[in-house]
Amino acid sequence: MHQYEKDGPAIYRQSFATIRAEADLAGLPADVSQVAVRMIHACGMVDLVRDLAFSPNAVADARAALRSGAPILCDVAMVASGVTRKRLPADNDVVCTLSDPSVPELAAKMGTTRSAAALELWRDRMEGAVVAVGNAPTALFRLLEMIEEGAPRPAAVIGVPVGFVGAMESKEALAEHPSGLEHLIVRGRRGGSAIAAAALNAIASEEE
Ligand SMILES: C/C1=C2N=C(/C=C3N=C(/C(C)=C4\N[C@@](C)([C@@H]5N=C1[C@](C)(CCC(=O)O)[C@H]5CC(=O)O)[C@@](C)(CC(=O)O)[C@@H]4CCC(=O)O)[C@@](C)(CC(=O)O)[C@@H]\3CCC(=O)O)C(C)(C)[C@@H]/2CCC(=O)O
Repeated sequence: MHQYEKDGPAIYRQSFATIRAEADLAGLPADVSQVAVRMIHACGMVDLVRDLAFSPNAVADARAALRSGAPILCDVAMVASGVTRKRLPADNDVVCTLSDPSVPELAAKMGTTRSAAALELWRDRMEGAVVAVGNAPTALFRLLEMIEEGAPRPAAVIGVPVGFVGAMESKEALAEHPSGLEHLIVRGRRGGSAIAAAALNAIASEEE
């Protein structure tokens, strides 16, 4: 017989205690620290803290937006699926437009990826929304281009696309964007849909 923990809440308690013991959270504001713990929980890398970067009101503004009923706009279905609906404070809509039938043709017309083209279908929901990009660097770049073109401004952007082509650059572009969008990023190659969903889940509810 294998000996292993089978009590879900006990597994969570032990995980969060391990993260708090091993991750260097000391330099983070309390609200960001609570979100960082969940992001680390999603990927198992306590040194993720080193690469976290955020604007001062990112977590507070995202939380306030969710409480006032703002939608959550996700780049891919994996991010949208990871959002725990029962944590959402206002039964918020979780939107991913990537599988809309119009997107492949739109992408071909625009000469870009489907992930980026799918943002065209966000336009009427962008004002005050919480954006979560966990996979596609091109979606994050396109979001910044849309803001530059005058699209409505989201309340905050969780920008954690993962990978080797454009991931690091798109996150740096968000952090340095002249529009001053509230943001939370993981610098470099690391990121991913699970980390994006975990950050959202932490923002949605202050409980661990
Ligand atoms: C270049 C792309 C990358 N995808 C990565 C990692 C993962 N993607 C998965 C899956 C299932 C999906 N990825 C797509 C978004 C697809 N991935 C791309 C694109 C070609 C371009 C995006 C970009 O560069 O910005 C993109 C297709 C597009 O035209 O936009 C996906 C739509 C492909 C598809 O199934 O049709 C799909 C999204 C599914 C969803 O809606 O949830 C993986 C699970 C890969 C796998 O199947 O093994 C994985 C998930 C990672 C995660 O945590 O989200 C990278 C590494 C991000 C890579 C971009 C950067 C690079 O360096 O290559």
